[in-house]
This record gives sequence, C-alpha cells and structure tokens, in this order.
Amino acid sequence: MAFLELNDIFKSYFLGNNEFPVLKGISLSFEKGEFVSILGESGGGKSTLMNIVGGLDREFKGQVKVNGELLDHRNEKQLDEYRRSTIGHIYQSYNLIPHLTVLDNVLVSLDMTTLSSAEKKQRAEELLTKVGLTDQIHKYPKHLSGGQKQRVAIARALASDPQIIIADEPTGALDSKNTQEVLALMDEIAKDGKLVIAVTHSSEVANHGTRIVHMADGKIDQDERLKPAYQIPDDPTHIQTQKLPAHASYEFSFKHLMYNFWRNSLIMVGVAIGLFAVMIFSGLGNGVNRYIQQQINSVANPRVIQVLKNTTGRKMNQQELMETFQNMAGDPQAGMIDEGQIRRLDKLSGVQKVEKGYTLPTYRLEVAKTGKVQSGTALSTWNANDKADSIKHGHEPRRGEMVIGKQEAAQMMGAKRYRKIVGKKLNLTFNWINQQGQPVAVQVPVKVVGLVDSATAGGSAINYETVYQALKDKNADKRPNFLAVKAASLDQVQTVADRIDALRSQNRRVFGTITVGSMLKRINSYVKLASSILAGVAAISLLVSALMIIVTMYMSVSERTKEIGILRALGERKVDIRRLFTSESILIGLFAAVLALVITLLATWGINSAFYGLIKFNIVQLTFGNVIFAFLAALIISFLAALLPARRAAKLNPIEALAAE
Ligand SMILES: Nc1ncnc2c1ncn2[C@@H]1O[C@H](COP(=O)(O)OP(=O)(O)OP(=O)(O)O)[C@@H](O)[C@H]1O
Repeated sequence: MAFLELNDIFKSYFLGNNEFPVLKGISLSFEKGEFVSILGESGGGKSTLMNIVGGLDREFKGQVKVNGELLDHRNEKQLDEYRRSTIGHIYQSYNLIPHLTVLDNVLVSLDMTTLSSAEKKQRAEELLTKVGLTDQIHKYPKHLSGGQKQRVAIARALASDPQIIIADEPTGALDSKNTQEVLALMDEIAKDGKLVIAVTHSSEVANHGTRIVHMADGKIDQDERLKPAYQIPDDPTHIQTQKLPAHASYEFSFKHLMYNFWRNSLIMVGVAIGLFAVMIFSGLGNGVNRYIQQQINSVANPRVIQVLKNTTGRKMNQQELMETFQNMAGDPQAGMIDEGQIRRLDKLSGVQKVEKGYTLPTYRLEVAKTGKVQSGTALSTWNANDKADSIKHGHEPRRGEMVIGKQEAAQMMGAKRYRKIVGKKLNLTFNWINQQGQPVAVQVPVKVVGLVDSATAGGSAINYETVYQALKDKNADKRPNFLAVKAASLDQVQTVADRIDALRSQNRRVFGTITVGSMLKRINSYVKLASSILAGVAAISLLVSALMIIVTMYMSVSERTKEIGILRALGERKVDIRRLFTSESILIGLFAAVLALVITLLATWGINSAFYGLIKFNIVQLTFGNVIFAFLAALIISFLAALLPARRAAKLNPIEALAAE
C-alpha cells in the first residue's frame, strides 16, 4: 500500500456549458521519502493536479487515498483537517503574509497545532535557523530577498510537520545560488521521510529529485525513477494539529490592525466621533435634568402640594390650573376655598399640615417717598412651599413684611441698585371683594425684608397674616384662594395629591393640585425630547461610522484575497476566515469606544469647568450606564458592519483566492 494514491482522477473546467477536460484519468502512487518532480507542458494540468492532492479542489472525479484511507473530498471539514495536518505548500511567489514578521509567518501554521506557545516559538525559531534565517526573524517579508522569502515559506510549510510537501515552481523566481540552496533544503525534507512533490519546468530541479513524472494531454506519459526513495527515519515524531483557536484569530487581527495603524486610526476616529456625540449628549441631558431639578427644589419644597379650587369640576391638568390664577383677576370669588372643604382635606390620610394662602391676581407696589410704582400679577403669601434659603439677602417675611424677587426689585430700583430695596417701605394695593361680592380696594403698608434670587420663579411673597388682617379690616372675603398642603413624607406626595384630586362634592371634583414632582416631570419630558433629538443626530453619525467600517472591510477583503487563500491552504476553516474580519472590526469598535470615552471625559471636564462659574453646577453628567451603552453600541455596530464582508471573505474559493494578484 502506497502512502499517497491517486486513482483515475478526472477533472474538467466548465465555461458556460462548454467542458474543458484537463485531467483525463491520472493514477499515481507515492511513497514517503520520495522527491517527485512533475513535468509537462504549460497548461498541461500540473497545478490542477496539485490542487487536488493539496486538498484545495473539491470538484473532480476519482479517488485520493492517504495511508490507505479514502479522502472524502466532498467533506469540507475533512479537507480542512487534511490540509492542516498532512499538507505543506511552497509557492513560486512565496506567498508570505506581508503584515506578519518572519517569525509570525511561521507561527501562523503552528497556531493550528497542540503545542504550547513556548514550544511553538521554539519550533519556529529552530526551523528558521535550519533554513539559515536566525537573524531575520523579526523582519517583515518586504525586507527580505527572494531566496530568503522562499526559505521562510519552506520553514512555514514544515512547521506543523506535514507528511506531504507540495512545491509549485519553488525555484521559479530564484537565481542559481538560491536555487541550489532551496533544492538542498527540499532534499533534506525528503530525507526526513516526507513526500515532496514539486511541479517544475526546470530540469535542474527535476534531476535533483528521486523520480520524474511527466504529464501530457491530461495523462501521465512517463514515470521515471532516478534513485530509490530515501529511507524513512525510525522515530517519525508527529505534531498533533487542531482547529485554529479563537484567540489566535484575535491576535492575528490585532497584528493586522497595528500594521495598518494609520489607516485604521482614521476609521477609529470617525467611529469615535459618533460615539462621543452619543455620550456627551446623554451626559448633557442628565446634567440639564438634574440642574432643573435642583433649581426647582431650591425654591420649592418637594413635600408640599399646592392646592387650588377646581373651577370646572372635572380633572384638570397643571396647565389649566395655572390658568385659573389668571382668571381670578376677573372673578376673584371663583377661586376661593370654603372652610368646610379645607376641613375635609385636613382629614385625608397622609396630610400633615394644611396652610392657607392668598394669591393676589394683580397688584400694585408703590415705593414710599419716591412714588415709584410697579404693577405685577400673582403675588402669593409666603407658605410651606417657599424655602428660606431662596432668600439671598434678608429673612422670611413676618407680619407687615414681604420679600421681593430680584427682577421685580430691579424694575423698581434699577438694575444696579436693586439690593437697596431691602428695608424700604412699600404700599401694596390690590382689588378684592367684600362679603356681598362687591369689589373693594385693599391697601397694605409693607416693609421689604429680603431679596429672592431665583432663576425659575418670580420670587416675591408677602406675609399671610398681613393680607388676612388687611382683608378683615376692609370687611372683605377672607377665604383663601390656595392651600399649601404638606405631605407626611416625600414618598406619599403623589398619593396624597391624587387623594386631594379625587375629593368630590355633588359629583364634581373640588380641588386641583400642583406638585413640584409633576412640574419636574413636565420639564424633564421636554429635556428628554431635546436630548432624544440630539441622540438621534448622534445615531446618524454612528450609522455613517458603520458604513465606513463596511466599506473598509470590503476593501480589506479585496486587498487580502491572496492572504485568505494562503490561510485556507494552511488549513484554516471558513469560520476562521470569517472571525478574522469580524474580530478586526470589533477591535476597531472597541478602540474607537475607548478613544471616544477619553474625548468625552476631556470634553465633560472642559464644559463643566467653563460653566461652573456661571451656574455652580456640573452641567454634563455622564453615568456609568451611558458609557456601557456607548461601548455596547460600538461592539454591536462594528460586529454587524463586518458580517457581510466577513461572509464574503469566508466564501472565497481558496484556489481562486491564491491566484489573486
Ligand atoms: N479556474 C479555471 N477555470 C478554467 N480553466 C482553468 C482554470 N484553472 C486552470 N484552467 C485551465 O486548465 C488548464 C490547466 O491549468 P494548470 O494551471 O493546471 O496548468 P499547468 O500545467 O500548471 O500550467 P503551467 O505550467 O503554465 O503552470 C489550463 O488550460 C488552464 O487555462
């Protein structure tokens, strides 16, 4: 039984429906220790036959047997494993992988063995020493001479210790000195007990071997033995091969990424800009939300619910309730709240305290002595909803006192002298109604005891008892027109507000409520909308990044077609090739995300420091969730973008890929 047997091999190429027979019944057997040269006219089918022997061609008729076992050429997995463990290739044009060093070129083949990484490195170095390249192992192929390149290729072909070495015109591109050296190496391979099959036109190569097979017209017309096959050594140690582990693909991709660093870094910057936009907009959205929350909480107490009379009897939203204030000017009575209803409200569970208040729909303030007059709308009495710390200069208004909003003060005193209003006496005038429903004008002298500096509210407020006393003196209607209800705890605010909203009298709702929470919710929904629009813009730039990756990967597949062929010939599976491209793309995505994070952190720092002086708040607030989201988006986008190009790479026919220029 011969080591390698070819039985009745027929092979035709088809162009349309036209059949071009190339191999017309080839039967040959080979033994280990032979150095066989295949000769024949150009176009005679030598390379075609070698592709069949090398496990690259699956479309032929006939049998290939190795060690007596039939090779199932329909079975892709078996062929992958056969190329990995049994075949080593040496090509006329060397076919080294340009972005790998000499050492790494040899290690590519060793990656598919079960050796430990130290053993792999040791074996690669030994082989490179054997072919005389000890000093060149860290060079890239482009820095080597033709003869040196071919010696690297020989070391690579031998790396996984295959039993058959196929050499297609191995000395075709070499001068006579290098030819001699390569032939000597091939001789040694055969002496080591391997089967060496060399396709050649050179009689120098042919005469060097142990046997010459001549092909003509798709058949063997001569089979001449020059000398007996070399003796097989007694201790044929054999290296175990295995599928390429995933981490080897990642390392390989990383090396390619680094080799093309500048080109790849441009893509990374492109993707990073998209991711940066996503992160910074999310951070800005968070910051603006929290800033508004902080601003509102600094002037209003979140535990207090503002209660107004429900003038419609049906459920009213916040907007409608606010409008009732404006209507009060025309009809002050409509908003007044009866004592009986206040008692009902007081008894509700979760209500800690009910405070009565007045809001004066329209009013006039006259600065005593100067006679300067200022009109305004909706001046409320100081209540539990107001926070003492919103008063910047002064204190809460007690009997006969009021505090003034900064803007209002500026209108009365001038922009520069607004602080001077503190301590001034003012005359407050407003219209109310008496017990009979007749209009009465009410006048109250008040002293300004503080300034309210607030970005969100007008801020002016007057002491409750002062208004109450003035109404009493005028025999006016003393019913309050709003209530400040304090909930027992922050958690209960919304439930209590709902209970107040639900109170009915003759099947009509009695009250309407305004809570800071619901105000915040409304503002936040606007902020969310704005940040969603910005995030949408960012998403478009991510889409552009994805397209960039797709285009680059497709270009990369075209550029690396030959490399794909080389890797397939070495025994890599389709899935390994696919992983090569997806992992490179994922690495690009990952690096882009890291770069984007760095830019975002710098920008966050820059923006926050620039605005802190102005608003005393970090307006960009990046969360861990935002960062995780950006990283996941980067990984998913880069993976998806690589899928199609990677699929195309994996589907390439290895023979055609090897023939690519
Ligand atoms: N993929 C293909 N499709 C169609 N015809 C092909 C294909 N590959 C090879 N052929 C044809 O098959 C014949 C044999 O080609 P092959 O490359 O095996 O010859 P060869 O003996 O190795 O030639 P050379 O010595 O010039 O390298 C040639 O006529 C070639 O044109």
